[in-house]
Amino acid sequence: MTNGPDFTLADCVLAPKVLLHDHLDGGLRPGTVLDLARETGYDKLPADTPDALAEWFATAADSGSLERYLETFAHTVAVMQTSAALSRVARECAEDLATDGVVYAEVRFAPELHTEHGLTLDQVVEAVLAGFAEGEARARELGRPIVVRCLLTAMRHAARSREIAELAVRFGDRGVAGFDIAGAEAGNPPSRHLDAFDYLRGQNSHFTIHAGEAFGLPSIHEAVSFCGTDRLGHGVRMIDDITLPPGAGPADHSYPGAQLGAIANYVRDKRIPLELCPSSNVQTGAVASIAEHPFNVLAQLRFRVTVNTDNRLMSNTTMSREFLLLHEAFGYGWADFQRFTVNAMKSAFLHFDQRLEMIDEVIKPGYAVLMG
Ligand SMILES: O=c1[nH]cnc2c1ncn2[C@@H]1O[C@H](CO)[C@@H](O)[C@H]1O
Ligand SMILES: [Zn+2]
Repeated sequence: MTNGPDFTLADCVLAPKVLLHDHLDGGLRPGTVLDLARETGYDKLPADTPDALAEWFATAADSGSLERYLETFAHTVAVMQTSAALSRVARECAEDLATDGVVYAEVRFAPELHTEHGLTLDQVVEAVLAGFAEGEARARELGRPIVVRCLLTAMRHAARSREIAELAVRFGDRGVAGFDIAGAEAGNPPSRHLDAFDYLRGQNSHFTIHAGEAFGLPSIHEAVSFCGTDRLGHGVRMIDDITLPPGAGPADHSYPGAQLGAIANYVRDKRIPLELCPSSNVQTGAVASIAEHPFNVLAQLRFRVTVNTDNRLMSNTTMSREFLLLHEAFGYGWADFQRFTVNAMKSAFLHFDQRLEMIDEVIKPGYAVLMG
C-alpha cells in the first residue's frame, strides 16, 4: 500500500468520509448526556462533569467483553426517552459527523429501547428523523454538507424484529434506509430473526446484521447464507476462515498463498461489505490491538472493507481518528482511504444513481485535492 506522508488528525478531517456503522445511542456528546439527565430527572449517571463522564464511558467500555461494553448504553438510552431528547441527540450527531468531514452517514438505533416514557415506535422514529433533518440543514449552512439516513435496529435477544422491520419499511421513503440487529451476539444467532429478514427481502428492503464480532464464523455463515444479509456489521472474525502463509504479519503489503475457506470466498466473491470498527473491536476484546486488527489482511485480500466508528462516545473516537489509527498501524495513504471510502459509498443503502453521484461529485474530487 502507499506509504503516504505523515498525516495529522486535521488532514483526516479534510478527507471526505462515509460512515455506515454508527450507533445514535453510542455517540452522544458527554455534555448532552448530563443536560438530558438533568432535564428528565435521571439520577444514575456515574459522573457529573463532561470530562469525567467521557472518561467513565471510555474506561467502562474498555472491558474486553461485548456484554460489559453494552452495559454502558443503559445511561445513554435512559436519557433518550422523549421526542425533544431524541431530536437533540440526532441533530448533534449530524452536526458532529459533518464537522468531522463525514459526507454520508447511516446512523442506527433501536426504537424499541426508547419507549419507556410512553413514546410510540413511530414517534421515536419521527423525532430522530426530525433531528437529522435539522442537523443536515445546520451543516449545510456551515458549508459542511452531509446526508444522513437511519437504520432501525432490533435487539437480537428480544422478539420485536419483525415489528421493527415493518417499521423500517413503513418509513422507507422518509429517511430510513434499512434494518439491523444488534446486542449480545453469543447465544442469539441471526437465524432467530429469519422472519424479519424474509419479510424485508420480500419488500426489496436492505439490511445489515451485527455478526462475527463477539462470536465467530457460525454467526457470519448464518447472517450471509441463511439470512441473506446485504452487509456484515463488523464481520471481523472473517479472519478465522483465512489461513495466512507462514511468517505473515498483520501489516504486510500482500499475502501470497493465503487460503480462503468457503465462507470467506463467498463473502469476497459476492462483494459483501464488512463494516469494520477498529477501536470498538479492541474494547470488546474481538482483537488485541489496532496493530493486530485483521483490517489490513482483509483489505489486502480485497474484501470490501469499510472504516467505521461504531460508538463514538464509548470509544472516544471519530471517523478521522479511526483513519489516523489505521494510517499509523498500516501506513495507508490517500489512495487507500479513497478506496475504503468508495467501498463504503458503493455499499450504502441508497439508490445506485445517488451513490454514483456522491462518488463522482464529492468523494473523488475531495481525494483528488488531497492527493495534489
Ligand atoms: O458493537 C456492537 N455490537 C452489538 N451491539 C451493539 C454494538 N454497539 C451498540 N450495540 C447495541 O445496539 C443498540 C442500538 O444502537 C445499543 O443500545 C447497543 O445495545
Ligand atoms: Zn455496532
